[in-house]
Amino acid sequence: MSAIFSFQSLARCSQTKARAGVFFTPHGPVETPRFMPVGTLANVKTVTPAQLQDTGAQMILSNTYHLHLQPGEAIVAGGGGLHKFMGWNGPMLTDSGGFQVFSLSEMRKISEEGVKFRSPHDGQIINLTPERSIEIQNTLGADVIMAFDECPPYPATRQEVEAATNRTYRWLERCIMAHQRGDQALFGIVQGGVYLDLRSQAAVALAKLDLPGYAIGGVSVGEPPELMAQIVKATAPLLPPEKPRYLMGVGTYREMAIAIASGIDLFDCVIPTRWARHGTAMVQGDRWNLKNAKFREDFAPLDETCPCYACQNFSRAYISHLVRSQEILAYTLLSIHNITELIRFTQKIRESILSDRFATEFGHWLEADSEQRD
Ligand SMILES: Nc1nc2cc3nc(NCCc4ccc(C(=O)O)cc4)[nH]c3cc2c(=O)[nH]1
Ligand SMILES: [Zn+2]
Repeated sequence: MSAIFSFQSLARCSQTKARAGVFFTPHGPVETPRFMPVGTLANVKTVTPAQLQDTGAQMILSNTYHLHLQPGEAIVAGGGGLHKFMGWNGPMLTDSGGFQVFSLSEMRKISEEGVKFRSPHDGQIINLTPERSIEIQNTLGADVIMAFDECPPYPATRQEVEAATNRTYRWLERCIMAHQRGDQALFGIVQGGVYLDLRSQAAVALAKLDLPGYAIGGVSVGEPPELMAQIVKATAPLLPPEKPRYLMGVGTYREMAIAIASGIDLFDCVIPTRWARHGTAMVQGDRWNLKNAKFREDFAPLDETCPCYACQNFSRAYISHLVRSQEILAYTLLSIHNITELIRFTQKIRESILSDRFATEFGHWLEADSEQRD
């Protein structure tokens, strides 16, 4: 790993594979394990960068697919690059676009070259290849950039998954060749679907490439939670222990606790902000729909232990009123709270690992039938 990126493991849990560390980047450190809020179109929806800072967010994500379509990487670069353009001076990561093409655009055709798809904006045909994805990410300027991969759908046959996993490896080699910027870390992504032998072959092959960080992809795509847990449990320990491990698209309490117990360090998910925009608060392991009549005259804060701006200044009754009235402030307050909640959750887990109390304090999340299902 280049000197400007490094991962320091500070403590290991004595009963699980959980670890607490720090991932150093050119825009500052990330204390792991950590949840990363998603800012797809160069903003975390309804939240200002200053408010985002207050949530305790350290590293955030944006998306190559979306930013290439709108406003285009040239404009982001013209604005000084992603950090300056959006006013976020902390660590940033961009996803590579492959997954988003498949989940968001109608007509798309995959070949060894890359993925051809029709822009949902103006219908023009776009050809996204490993080289093009890296070029766009180099232009956007995030600290961590993701390899261009093929994420097979769930379910998929072993043959389909094997083909996608092998192509993902060949595309990764092309990404490594195309990557220009020494101040950006290129993370590889392990595919393999639900086939544990394909997962371990991919993990071992990627580990040999000595990349600055590794992600587990191809999960959180509709598979049952126990299957995701099984895949992560089998794959994470095969990734180099001295490098950061990132589980893509995962971010509910139970999923993160289970993944951290397998040695995962970083997470991202749209859930806290997506649920906020639907009027749902995440409170101490539970989820509350603020439209529910029971909050109409409940003048307590969402969570009196929460330091966030919403909990320090407003009541459940007030936020419930805003949600019911579809006031935009509702979505900002709930996003601020939900992001703070998940970051605090990973912070509390980190502290428990540092004092070797993780298995005791969070063991209930690791049991198969933990009642508070997300
Ligand atoms: N490059 C790459 N990126 C990925 C992003 C992902 N994001 C997910 N899951 C997202 C889960 C997700 C999506 C939407 C909502 C909602 O709308 O509520 C909730 C959860 N799985 C993912 C897998 C990959 C992958 O293999 N490769
Ligand atoms: Zn709060």
